Amino acid sequence: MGMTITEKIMARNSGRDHVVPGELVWTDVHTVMTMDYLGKTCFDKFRSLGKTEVFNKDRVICVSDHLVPPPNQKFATMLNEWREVVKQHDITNFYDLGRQGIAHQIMVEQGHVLPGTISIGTDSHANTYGAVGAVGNAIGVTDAAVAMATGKAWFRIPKTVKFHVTGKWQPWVMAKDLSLHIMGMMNWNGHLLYKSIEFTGPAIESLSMAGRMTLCNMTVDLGAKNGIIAPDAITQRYLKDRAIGDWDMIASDEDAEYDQVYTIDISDLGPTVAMPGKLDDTVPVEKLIGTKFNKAFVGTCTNGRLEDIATIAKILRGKQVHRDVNMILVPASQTVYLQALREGYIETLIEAGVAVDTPSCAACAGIHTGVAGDGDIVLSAGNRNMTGRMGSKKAEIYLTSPSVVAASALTAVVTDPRTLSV
Ligand SMILES: CC(C)[C@H](C(=O)O)[C@@H](O)C(=O)O
Ligand code: SF4
Repeated sequence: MGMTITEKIMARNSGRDHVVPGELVWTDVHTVMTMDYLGKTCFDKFRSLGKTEVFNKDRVICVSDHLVPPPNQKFATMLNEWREVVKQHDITNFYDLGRQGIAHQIMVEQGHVLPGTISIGTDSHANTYGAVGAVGNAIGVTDAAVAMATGKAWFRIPKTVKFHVTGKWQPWVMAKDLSLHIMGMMNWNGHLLYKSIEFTGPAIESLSMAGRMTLCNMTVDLGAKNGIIAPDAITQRYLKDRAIGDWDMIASDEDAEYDQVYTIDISDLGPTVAMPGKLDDTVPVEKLIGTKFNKAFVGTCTNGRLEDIATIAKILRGKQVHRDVNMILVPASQTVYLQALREGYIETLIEAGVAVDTPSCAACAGIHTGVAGDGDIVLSAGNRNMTGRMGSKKAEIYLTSPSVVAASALTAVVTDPRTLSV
């Protein structure tokens, strides 16, 4: 019996010829990521193992993202402690304020994730790394500390569920819409818990790396262990000048065994929105046309990439954000920010009345800049919409794609980008 791509990666990194779902393996990890919010605790755990030196100073990646620049004294002090501990361990790749970005963006864009390998991080959206054909997984600080000491982590081999996606993307429809569509389709039935999700098919192959990252990123919100897309020519082109290390092209065997296969034709998929409070309560944008909101947010590890910024700039070019809307863009990293600046997107957006904030997680988890207050109705291109997620429990969050956020920002009511004359 053949293996799926995730099984193959877990087998080859644990010195095995073959693995089957349910088995426990002790695998090599290529990189371990930790970030400002949990990193100090992670290093404390590491020290409590009696260790002083990490397994490889180049492959423990430290990123400041949730707390930078510090909005209050508490975060400033946390950052000072974090910087101190990173310095003590002489970590080569420390992306601190000035070189910062959201950890998952940094991991992929700076080449710390390679096809066929395993990278783990102390943040739930480490699933993002599957976009380049790696197994990306979120782990707790204790497992991260062990991995920092040994270069290894344990896994129970997950069963794989395949989403085979065909058809042609409609204008303005983005990978985010497919993510939200799958959320609604699976309706939190628990079936994807601890599964590996593999995306295949022509509609996936036509996605840029940004779209692939969005799709794999949100598999954690489906309850999956990881999300993955086999590397192809697009992956190779993306990694060519950034990958740190060699990699192999790897794919599922023809006779791999899947727990379930779902086929989706995206030709009919339109812009999609998740209703406040529940990720799987998703509706086509048509159902919400005219719904009022007052805050618009584009950013996060899900939708803060250059392609996302290009999309909203295209929609807002030469126009004005409605006076009843506050719109914030937070690029996912300094690199993305600089590229967007050079492309002229930032200028376009500022002229349109968008506030551009320095890269960070921003208001996504309700702890940094741009949080929601009582009565706010937020149209967000982020990834989570539970009550209180962006701040006040009396705020509501609709989740959607950057193109819906931008189109709607022009009118202050939910708007279908396909109806724009751009
Ligand atoms: C702070 C961190 C542990 C958390 C996570 O892992 O998800 C955050 O990134 C989030 O999105 O809520
Ligand atoms: S952008 Fe949001 S979801 Fe992503 S890591 Fe930061 S807080 Fe978590």
